[in-house]
Amino acid sequence: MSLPVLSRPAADPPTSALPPIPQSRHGRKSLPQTPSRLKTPSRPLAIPSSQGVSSTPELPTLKNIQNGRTGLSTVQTLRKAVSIGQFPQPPESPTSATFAPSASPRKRTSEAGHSSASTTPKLKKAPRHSDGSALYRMSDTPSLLNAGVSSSAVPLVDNKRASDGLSSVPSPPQSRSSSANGSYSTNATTIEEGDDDRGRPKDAAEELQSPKGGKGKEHKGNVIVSVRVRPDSSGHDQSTTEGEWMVDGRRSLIAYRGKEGGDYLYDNVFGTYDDNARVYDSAAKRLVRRVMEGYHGTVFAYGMTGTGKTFSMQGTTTNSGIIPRAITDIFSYIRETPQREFLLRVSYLEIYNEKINDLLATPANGGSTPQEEIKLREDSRRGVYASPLKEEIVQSPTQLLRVIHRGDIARRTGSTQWNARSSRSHAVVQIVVESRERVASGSSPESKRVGMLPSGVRVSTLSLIDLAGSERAADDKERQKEGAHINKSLLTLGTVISKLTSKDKNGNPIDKDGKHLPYRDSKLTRLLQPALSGSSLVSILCTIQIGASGPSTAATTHTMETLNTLKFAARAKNNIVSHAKKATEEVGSGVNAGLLERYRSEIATLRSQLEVQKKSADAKEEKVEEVQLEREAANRHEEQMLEMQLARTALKERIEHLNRLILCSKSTGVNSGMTSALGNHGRLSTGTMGDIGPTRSVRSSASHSTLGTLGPTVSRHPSMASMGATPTFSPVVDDDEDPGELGDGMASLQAQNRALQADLQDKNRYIATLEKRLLQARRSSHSRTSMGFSRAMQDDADTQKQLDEKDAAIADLQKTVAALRSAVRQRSIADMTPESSSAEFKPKKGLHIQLDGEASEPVRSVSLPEPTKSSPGGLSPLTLLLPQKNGDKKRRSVDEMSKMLDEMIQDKVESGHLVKGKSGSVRVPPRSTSSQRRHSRRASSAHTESVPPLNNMISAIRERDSMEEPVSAT
Ligand SMILES: Nc1ncnc2c1ncn2[C@@H]1O[C@H](COP(=O)(O)OP(=O)(O)OP(=O)(O)O)[C@@H](O)[C@H]1O
Repeated sequence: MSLPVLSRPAADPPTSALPPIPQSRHGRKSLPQTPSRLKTPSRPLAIPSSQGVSSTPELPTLKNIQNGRTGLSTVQTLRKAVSIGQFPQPPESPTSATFAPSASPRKRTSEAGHSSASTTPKLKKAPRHSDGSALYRMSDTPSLLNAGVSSSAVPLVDNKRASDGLSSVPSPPQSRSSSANGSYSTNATTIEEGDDDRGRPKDAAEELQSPKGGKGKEHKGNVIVSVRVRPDSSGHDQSTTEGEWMVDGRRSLIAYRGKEGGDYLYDNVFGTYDDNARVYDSAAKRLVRRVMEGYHGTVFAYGMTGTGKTFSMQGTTTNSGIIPRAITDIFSYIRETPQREFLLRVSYLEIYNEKINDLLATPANGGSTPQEEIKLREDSRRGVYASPLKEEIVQSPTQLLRVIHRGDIARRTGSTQWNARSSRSHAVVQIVVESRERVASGSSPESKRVGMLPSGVRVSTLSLIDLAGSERAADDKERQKEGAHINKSLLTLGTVISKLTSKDKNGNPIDKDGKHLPYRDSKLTRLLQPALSGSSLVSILCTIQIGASGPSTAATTHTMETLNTLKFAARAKNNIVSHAKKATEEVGSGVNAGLLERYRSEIATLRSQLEVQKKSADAKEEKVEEVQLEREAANRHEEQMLEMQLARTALKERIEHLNRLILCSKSTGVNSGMTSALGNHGRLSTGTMGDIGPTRSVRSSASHSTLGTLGPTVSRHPSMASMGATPTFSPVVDDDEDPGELGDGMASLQAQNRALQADLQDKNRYIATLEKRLLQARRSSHSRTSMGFSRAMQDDADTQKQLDEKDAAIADLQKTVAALRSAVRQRSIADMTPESSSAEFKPKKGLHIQLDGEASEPVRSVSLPEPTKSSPGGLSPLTLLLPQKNGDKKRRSVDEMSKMLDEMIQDKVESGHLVKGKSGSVRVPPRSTSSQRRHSRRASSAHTESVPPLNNMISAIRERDSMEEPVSAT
């Protein structure tokens, strides 16, 4: 089947130049039979604004043409009228007709039996605009794609059209008949002869006016067919060239004045001056918007090789094509639609030699990892789709462009005779748009959750297809093979489109034999099936190049190809009926649900899991925290305990040490010895202790609080111990101390010991407290570093103060210990030289024992009573501290001494000479007045009578010792 051969005047030789188009419609009848060249304006002419917005600047204006600038002949007009009749018949649609049937060139042609002459008069009857032009309307129904605006309203002046906005280019020399029969064998758009016999194709305009065509107003606007004319490679401005071609962008008209020529009306015709922006705005922008609203949309570029399909779809860096502009608009729409949420995924495949390749699955490094075979499947909801196909979710225009660019790189291209970078495959970019209404979300978490609650998910698909170009047989074998596949698939596409008009009783498209359409004959048609069968909005951009150069045969072939493309476009416009509907919103997360829903439900599941995990994590954390706190507290407690323990141990050791020292003076041995002595001699009985003479000042290391005020100090000469010399006891009585205090009521050493112990305990506690505070202060100062330096400094100062106090207290204790130790040593020395010691010991007001190395230190003194006559030997208790020759004896003596001292201190306390502190410490009562002192002295002297003087005690001990051990010195 091929397109009918145009009836041409016999006088018009196929190879001759076309006759000029007549100036007026009236002149058609008298068309000169001699070929003439179309006159075109030498440059683009301004189009009056009243002529419509879609005017192309470079195109000549009606006015200019009316003024006779183009000088179209009636022959040209006739050609146009005849050629319109060559178009495929559209489905009859009463609703789409706005054009008077009588004015239809097709009808004229039909009525005239394809007689060009007979059609001419009828053209006169065409309704006209105020300017006298006839109006062909592609569709006056509201178009989804064109937002209610008629897809194309082209004023058509039968006798003026050729001169209105005429763009004419010369026909290739020796242009021959463009009969389909004469078409190139692999011409994809060639249709079989006979089509026209059964239902001669109508031209696009006529189809739209047909009472039966178009299948209803609401559908015709869903298919947009545009033709783009690419400038010739020389950059020659074809619009200014005279020739057989006329391109009228404003009227969306292309007219060919050559053989089988005619006028071709489309929704858009883009001239050589139209850039990609204009192409996109007119051909795809609205479709893209509709896709975002929930319709399926398909845009594809069809045309001969090298005519600018890829240029239109992809564009260049400076002149972005349909794909990048669509991407920009998709994201603009998302931005402008805050009430919905979207999910975009993109896939990119090519059909190369009838095999589907996933362009996104191709490794970036160009490696040839074998791909799983991709098959086309069909689903009632998804339609026909390729599987398995990699889909990438994209979130930004840049990301989407990058993905597509990756696919572009992977796409097969090759150099051919016609295109240095020819696409060797059909490339299909599919952008799946999932969207869902968002419930207005408030600020509360609850309302936010509600905001995420799903309404239905709508899934729509935008397919952007750059077909491979139809081409003649290439020299290269591989190119030949590719070309054969390309042409075959394009032929199938043309065939399917040409057969779309026939339907069975159920409304399913069938071919002339009642068979279903051969979608399965090629992968391309199978993939395009949903779009072609009407479930999608369709925009077809056909690219042509009308200025062919080269040898005449090539030019002729080129013209034929161009005509075939124009016919394909016309058939597509006429035959494709889209009844695209907005995709329904699917609720639920079943197989049919889009990724958005699946992701949403997954998110919800994960979120609930997260919440559960968070709760358990919180609980765990709390537990851990609790445990940690407990552990910390335990640790702290342990630390404190340990510190306290250590401090206690240290202090206990000190106490013990002190006790030991003190016990030396009241050791069992000493005491027992003394007891025996006292028992033997009866001189150291309690009654006789009062004989201990006047108060001695004993330098002691007792604490300040307990003994600090004790008057007389006992000191030992520093060099004494080292020299081994007999210690010189030089009783020193403090000037401000009453010498008779101890003599009056001396506390027993035991009491003093107890007081000392109590005092030590006090200090122990005090030190523990201080250490504790210090620890706390350190901890808090560490944790409060951020709370202010000054406060920390203050705390530190307090702590420091406390530490200083503690240190002082410790120092006191140390001194006490040292003093006692010295006393012990002193006793040892005294024991070594008892005679001298006793001889030198001259009790005065007080006894001062100079301790080795401690002479210069401030000392505390203990007032001891003066030895009295009643005390045998006049020994002071210190004498008792002197070491014995025999160890046991010494110990005994010390014990006894200690015991005696305790008793003495106790007595002192009882008599009021020493005061017991709350904590058990002993100290000298506050200084009394002289009268009080006198009174006190009297009282104490009275008391001393009942207390055995220390001297007596010591003498008794010594006597005992001498009795027990005669060798020892008395
Ligand atoms: N409208 C135009 N304006 C300027 N240059 C164009 C235009 N159309 C196409 N070209 C140029 O023509 C050449 C071929 O175009 P393109 O590759 O797009 O053709 P094609 O139809 O995709 O060919 P094929 O089918 O072989 O892939 C490119 O160099 C391109 O830049």
